[in-house]
Amino acid sequence: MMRTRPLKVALLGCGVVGSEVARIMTTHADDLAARIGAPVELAGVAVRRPDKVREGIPRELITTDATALVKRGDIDVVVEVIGGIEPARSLITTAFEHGASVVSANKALLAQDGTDLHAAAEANNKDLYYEAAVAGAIPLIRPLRESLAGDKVNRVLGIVNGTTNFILDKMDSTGAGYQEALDEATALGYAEADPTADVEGFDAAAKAAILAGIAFHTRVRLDDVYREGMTEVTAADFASAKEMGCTIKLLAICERAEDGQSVTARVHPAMIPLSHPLASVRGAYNAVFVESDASGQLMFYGPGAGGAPTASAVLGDLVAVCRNRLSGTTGPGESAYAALPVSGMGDVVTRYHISLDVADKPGVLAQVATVFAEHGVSIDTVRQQGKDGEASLVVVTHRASDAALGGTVEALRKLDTVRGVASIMRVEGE
Ligand SMILES: NC(=O)c1ccc[n+]([C@@H]2O[C@H](COP(=O)([O-])OP(=O)(O)OC[C@H]3O[C@@H](n4cnc5c(N)ncnc54)[C@H](O)[C@@H]3O)[C@@H](O)[C@H]2O)c1
Ligand SMILES: N[C@@H](CCO)C(=O)O
Ligand code: NA
Repeated sequence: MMRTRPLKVALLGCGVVGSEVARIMTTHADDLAARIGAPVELAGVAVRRPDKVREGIPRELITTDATALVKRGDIDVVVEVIGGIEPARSLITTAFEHGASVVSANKALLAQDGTDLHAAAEANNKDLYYEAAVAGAIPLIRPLRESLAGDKVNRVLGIVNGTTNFILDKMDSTGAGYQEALDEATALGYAEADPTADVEGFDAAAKAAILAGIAFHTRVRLDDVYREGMTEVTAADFASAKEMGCTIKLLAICERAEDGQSVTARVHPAMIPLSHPLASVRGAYNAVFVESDASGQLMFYGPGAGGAPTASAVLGDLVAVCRNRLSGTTGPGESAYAALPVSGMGDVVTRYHISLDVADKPGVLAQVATVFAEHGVSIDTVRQQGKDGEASLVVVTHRASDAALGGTVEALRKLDTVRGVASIMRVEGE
């Protein structure tokens, strides 16, 4: 039966995502009411620039005082789409204290303070939902938290940043320059307010921390995630990748160690074979593989960024939280009972593509091969191209630990015949 008293929603932030949330709440009002069992009403919209014309949002709902809005006491759900740490964190905590549940898209905040925010939600018997925080529209948080709650997840691997996938795709397929591609991603609403978060891998690392935490029932914070961005990826790297039948993607990889006693989480560019499904993820699309004991391999694919796709995930959470409110319950909170240690990058085992500039003279290849052997790193293939007494040597290794590879590269740099290490890239997905 439909309740006539509406559930009241406060929207914090009306930018790329917030404006789409407001639009869908208005245009789909009847369907939302029918699905929830009560109407949902936009009761206030906190913005920074009150004079901006915002189509479809009555002027009287606009305020610049977000704190007063979340303290009103009659708000059922606060939707936080401001981004950043403060004031978002204080506003969310205040919302719980004043009786509201919260839906957020803020991965930076959740990766840093998720545990405290979950504790605040629980202390006040409220919900904290954030499907939009990871991989935009793609349902990923809820499948991991609910659908796979009976399975044991061993690995989560994928592309979780739309902006960088858009840039890498453009660089690879059209030869576009880095800045030109970034400007386009920003104009399309994919990039963070400060796109450094995207291109330096912080955004993907925050998502990796959230995914690893949920997948492994362990607290994983942003600082636990190894991170390399994609700003150093060059046209030459794409050419090398092509020669190997690969392309380059910025990947997030969360893994349980083989003995099951620890986990790792990392973000870095990597070569992947063109035959791998992740190679054909184009534009701002995201795709994530989840490998579990009983389910085997699952793939989640879809738009990972942009106003409307992200708003879809926010609205899904809004409906779930409103239903919980009507039935006087809350959804699942943080699950960190496994408390596994999070290991550093040195323990990660993978393959490597190393490009060296060396002197083109007798014995150099043997010298280089000896260094690899001394560090226990087994070579899969070597390719050499010589020119005017100099040569470029490309070595692809079998699986080795990051620590062993690091030692190898350090020793290679000390060889007189090695002029420089042009690039080191991990090879994944084989
Ligand atoms: N854009 C995307 O594709 C996308 C996808 C997933 C998640 N997100 C997340 O959603 C959130 C919002 O992203 P966005 O792309 O809409 O950013 P945005 O910069 O377009 O919008 C944020 C809005 O919040 C406003 N704001 C800032 N401080 C405020 C304050 N104190 N009170 C009221 N308003 C304030 C800003 O003026 C801005 O209009 C971020 O956490 C982001 O990481 C974005
Ligand atoms: N800036 C983010 C938004 C989606 O989380 C991205 O490009 O993926
Ligand atoms: Na999502």
